[in-house]
Amino acid sequence: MTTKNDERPLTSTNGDTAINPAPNVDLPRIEKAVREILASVGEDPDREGLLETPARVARMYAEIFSGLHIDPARHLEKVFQEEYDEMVLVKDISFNSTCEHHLLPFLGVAHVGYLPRGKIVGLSKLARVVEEVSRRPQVQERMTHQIADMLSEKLDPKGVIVVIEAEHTCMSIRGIRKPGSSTITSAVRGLFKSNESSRAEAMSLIQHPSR
Ligand SMILES: Nc1nc2c(ncn2[C@@H]2O[C@H](COP(=O)(O)OP(=O)(O)OP(=O)(O)O)[C@@H](O)[C@H]2O)c(=O)[nH]1
Ligand SMILES: [Zn+2]
Repeated sequence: MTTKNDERPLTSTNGDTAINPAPNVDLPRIEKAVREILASVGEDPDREGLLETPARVARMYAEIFSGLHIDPARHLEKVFQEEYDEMVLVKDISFNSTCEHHLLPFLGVAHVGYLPRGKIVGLSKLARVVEEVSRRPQVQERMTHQIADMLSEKLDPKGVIVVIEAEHTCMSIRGIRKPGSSTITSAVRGLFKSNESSRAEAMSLIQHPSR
C-alpha cells in the first residue's frame, strides 16, 4: 500500500480516530517533518517498512518531550512535617533524556539528596521529579540544577545535592565515538555548598556501591 506524500493522513494513530495523548505536541507536523527527513537522506518514505514510521516517531517525541508541558515540582507540594534533619538521599534513579544539540539520548542515573528543615517529602516524588525533568530536550547541566532548584524552592531544606552521571550517545555513536564515557554533573545548595564535611559525606554515600 503506497500513498502519495500529500495524500497521507496526518493523524498519528494506527486506527481511524486520531487521539493525541499530548495536546501541546503537534503530531501531524512531526510526521510531516519525519517524512521530509527520510526523503532527504535518500529513503522512500512510502516503502512498506517506513509507512508507519512518521507516526511512530511523532508519538515517540510526544512521549520523550512530555516534560515540557508540565511542572515536575508539583510532586513536591505534598509534604510531611517531620523533625528529621539528617540527610535523605535517593540514589541511582535511572533516567533517559535527550541532548538538545543532537536530539540523541543521554541516559544514566541521578542521585538526589536533601537536608530537611522540618519538612520531608515522599521518596518516590524525588524520582518523579527526575523522571519528568528528564523528558525534555536539554543539556545535563541544566537538568541537574533545575532539579536542585525545585527541591530548594518547594522544601526549603537546609541543603540540596543533585549528582547526575550519564552517557551521551551523541558522544558514543557519532562524532568523537567514545562509548562508555560518562559525564558527571552536580548541583549543591545550602549546607552542602557551605559545609565541606556535609558535602563529602553525601558524595561518599553516592559513590558507595548500593546495597
Ligand atoms: N555541556 C554539554 N554539552 C553537551 C551536552 N550534550 C551534548 N553536548 C555537546 O554539545 C556539543 C555540540 O558541539 P558542536 O560543535 O556545536 O556540534 P558538533 O559538531 O556536532 O560536535 P561534536 O559532537 O564534537 O561532533 C558537543 O561537544 C556535545 O558533546 C550536555 O548535556 N552538556
Ligand atoms: Zn548531543
